[in-house]
Amino acid sequence: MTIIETQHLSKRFGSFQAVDDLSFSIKAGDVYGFLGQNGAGKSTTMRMLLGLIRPDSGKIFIKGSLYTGKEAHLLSYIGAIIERPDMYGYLSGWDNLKIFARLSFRPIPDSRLYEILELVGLRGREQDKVRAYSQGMKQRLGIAIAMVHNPELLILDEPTNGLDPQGIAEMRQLIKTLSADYGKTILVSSHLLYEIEQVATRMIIIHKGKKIVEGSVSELLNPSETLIEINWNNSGEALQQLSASRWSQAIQSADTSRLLLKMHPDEVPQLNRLLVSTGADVLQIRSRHSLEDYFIQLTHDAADPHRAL
Ligand SMILES: Nc1ncnc2c1ncn2[C@@H]1O[C@H](COP(=O)(O)OP(=O)(O)OP(=O)(O)O)[C@@H](O)[C@H]1O
Repeated sequence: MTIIETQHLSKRFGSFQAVDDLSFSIKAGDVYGFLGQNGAGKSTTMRMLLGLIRPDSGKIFIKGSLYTGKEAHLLSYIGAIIERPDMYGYLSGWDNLKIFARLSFRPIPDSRLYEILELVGLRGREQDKVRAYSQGMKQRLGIAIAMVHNPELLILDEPTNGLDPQGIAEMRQLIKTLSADYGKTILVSSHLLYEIEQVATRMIIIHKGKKIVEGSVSELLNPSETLIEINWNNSGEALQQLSASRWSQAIQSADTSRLLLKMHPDEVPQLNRLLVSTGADVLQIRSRHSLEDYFIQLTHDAADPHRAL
């Protein structure tokens, strides 16, 4: 079942096109990664899904019903944290949660709030003032607040931004738990491919408001599309032998100091044995996915306005 679908969504701020003809759909059970560099249009899209800003054109469907920004009942399917979650620092985590529970569409028993605190790892810390919370704790309280009305879909805008490594690991784990154990559908944004790669089942890359690619993470990050970069010293003999081997088709570029191949990473040990047997000195072998390369290229091109995309 499709939870959210957008059709040709567009939004302009003055003459600036922030979101451009964006169509995608999020199905129940997806952890849907929204990847794009800063300014790509991720937050703007999320804000439109939540009725916080109006699209200039295009349609949004929530569970099959057209959402124009007025159908408040459709928003009860969604919980969200967009940018920094709003909360009262001088109140405790518990009091914050109670305030949002009261604003909810239905009465929420305290037992449910304790359950949510347990889930986000804040049980026992709920009486502390929020201003004494770490950034990671604040983010997790934000998720607790987004969860009070038991939504089917959670929208999390860059939830790992500003967190330390431990906070990032905890947030990733929480997203996985919410999906696997609580059946939540999740839309999560990031500007880092490896963040999305670790939690998402499907993903979309957007750039300058437009969709670049979309698909299942396992298909998009297919291992046979891995780029293997080898730094080596080779006299010419090794390259000749490599060109005559079964890896000849995999070679993307080669010179006396650097070799780039597109191949499955499982084959690297065999390739390395061949290179060593030809007398080449292998100094370093690194792998990265071609999608990562592509994404870095997009970011790089955008950083340099004189380069055309
Ligand atoms: N209310 C607004 N008025 C004018 N421009 C805006 C407004 N909101 C967003 N923008 C611009 O639209 C572009 C897209 O912003 P958006 O916040 O959607 O990007 P993002 O992909 O979420 O990136 P970030 O991670 O930096 O928030 C940015 O260039 C931003 O400056």
